[in-house]
Amino acid sequence: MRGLEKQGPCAAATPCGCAQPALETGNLLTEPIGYLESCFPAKIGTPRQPSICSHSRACLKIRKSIFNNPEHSLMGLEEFSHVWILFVFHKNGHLNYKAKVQPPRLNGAKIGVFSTRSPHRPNAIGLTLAKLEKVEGGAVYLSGVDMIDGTPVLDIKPYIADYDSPQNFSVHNDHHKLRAEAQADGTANSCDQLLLSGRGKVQPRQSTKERLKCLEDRTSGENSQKSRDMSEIQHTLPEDRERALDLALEPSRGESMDMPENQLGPPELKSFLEEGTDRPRKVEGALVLPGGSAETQWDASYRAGTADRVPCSVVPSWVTEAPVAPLQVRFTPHAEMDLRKLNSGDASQPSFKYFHSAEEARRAIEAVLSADPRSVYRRKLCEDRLFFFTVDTAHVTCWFGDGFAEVVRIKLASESVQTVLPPSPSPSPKGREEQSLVEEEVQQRAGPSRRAAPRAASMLVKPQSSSLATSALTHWAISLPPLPQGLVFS
Ligand SMILES: C[S@@+](CC[C@H](N)C(=O)[O-])C[C@H]1O[C@@H](n2cnc3c(N)ncnc32)[C@H](O)[C@@H]1O
Repeated sequence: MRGLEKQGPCAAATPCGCAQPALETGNLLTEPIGYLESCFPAKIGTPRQPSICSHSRACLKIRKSIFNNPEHSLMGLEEFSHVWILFVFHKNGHLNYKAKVQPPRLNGAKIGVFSTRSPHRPNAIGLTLAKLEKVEGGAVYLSGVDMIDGTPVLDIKPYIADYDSPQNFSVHNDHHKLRAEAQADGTANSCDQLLLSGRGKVQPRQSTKERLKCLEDRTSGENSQKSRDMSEIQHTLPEDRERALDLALEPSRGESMDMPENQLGPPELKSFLEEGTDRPRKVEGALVLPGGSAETQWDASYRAGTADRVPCSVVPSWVTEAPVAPLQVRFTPHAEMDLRKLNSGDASQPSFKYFHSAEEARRAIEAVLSADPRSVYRRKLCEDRLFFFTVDTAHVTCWFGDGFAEVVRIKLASESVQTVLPPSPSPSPKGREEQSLVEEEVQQRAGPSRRAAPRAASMLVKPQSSSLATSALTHWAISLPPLPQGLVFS
C-alpha cells in the first residue's frame, strides 16, 4: 500500500506530523484479517491467475484481533462455492509503480497498468477469485489460488455471478422485472423460484404469464426439484470461460507443489494443502471429493461434454430468492412532466451530467426503486414516509405502497436542496411551498384517509451537499401520515 506521506490534499495531519488516515479521504489504514497459508512458498512458480491451477490450495485463519469469535464472521459463507479474496502484494519488494507495464503475455510490449493484473500498481492490492473448499471454525480453506504463503488478506467477499459476472446482468434484471410484474398481477407462484434461480431464459414479446408459463415448462422436472435446493447454481458459457482464461496474464506452467517442510503448518493444514479435503462435502450440487480432488460433479460433466452450460458457482438461496420482493415502479403524471422538463434542452435548465437522455434517467430511477433502496429500518418502521434520493441531477421524491414505489416529484438536485433542506430557523418560502405541494399530491393520490393533518412534514433526516448531489445516490425521509396499504392508482 502507498505510504501515508503521499496522501492527497485533504489528508489531515496529527500533532506529531504524521498523516492521519481518514476514511473520507480514502486513506484507509488496513489491518489484515489474516495471513494466508498457501501451497506456494514464493512468487516464482505461483500461477499468475487463480484459474490456472485449480488444485493450488490455501488456508486463511481469521485473526482474533479482528474478531473475538472469528467463526461468527464466517457464518453462512460455507453456502457459497467461490469467494473473492482481497490481499496485499506484500512481496513486491518495492512500492514503485509505473503507468505502463509489460505483462508477460505481451512479451515485452507495454500497456497501461490499469489494463493489467500486474502486482505493481499504485495500491498494491490483489483480487483473486478462489474456490471455497470448506469453512471450519474461524478458518476458510481455498483452492485455485495465485497468492503466496504469508500473503496479508484484507477481505473476503462471496462471489455472486448475478452481481459479479456481466453475462448474468441482463438475465438477472429481466428476472427481477418479471418477478415484480408477476407480483403485481398476482401470477407469482412456484415459477418465480425458477425465474429467480437464473435457469430460465426470458422470452421476449410475451406476456408475463406466458413467459412464466414458458419458463415453468422448460424448467420442469429435474430443475424444479433443484429449485427446492438450498442454493442456486450459476451458469457460465464454456466459451466465456475460455475467453476469461485467454484474457488472463500468461499462465505459469510451473505449478510445482514442492516446498520446504518448514513452510507448512500443522498436519491437518499440511494434508489439506497437499491433498485437499479429507471428507466429502456437498455444497449444493458441488461435491468435493475426498482424497484431494477439488473437482465438482459439474466440472466432471463439463469435461465429459455432457453439459451445454457449465454451472460454475453456487450461492445460497437467500441471495436469489430474497424475501424482499422487487417493486413495481410508477411515475405520477407530474413526475413524468418533471422528468421531461429536466431534460428539456433549455439553456436555463441544465440537463443530466451522467445520463444521456430522460429515458435513461427514467430507467435508472426505476431500477433503483424496483430493488427497494430503503434500509430494513426504514422499510419496517418508516413505511409512511416520503423517500428521497438523488441520482445525477435528478432529485427524486417518492413513496412506497404494497408492492410498488411511486415517484411523485423529480426536481433539479440543486433546486431540491433549497426546497428540502431542514427548515432552520425557518424554511424558505419556496421550500415551504414545494413541500406542501408534494404532501398535497400524495394525500390526494392516497385518498381521504390520508388527508388528516400532515405529521411533521418538514422534519428532514439528512441534508445534502451539492457535490454529493451530482455524484452519488443519497436519500433520506420526511415524516408523513401513514399511507393506506394496497392502493392501486390508475
Ligand atoms: C499477476 S498477480 C494476480 C493476482 C490477482 N489474481 C489479481 O488479479 O490481482 C499473481 C502473481 O502475483 C504474485 N504474488 C502472489 N502473491 C503475492 C504477494 N503476496 N506479494 C507479491 N506478489 C505476489 C505471484 O507471482 C503471482 O503469480
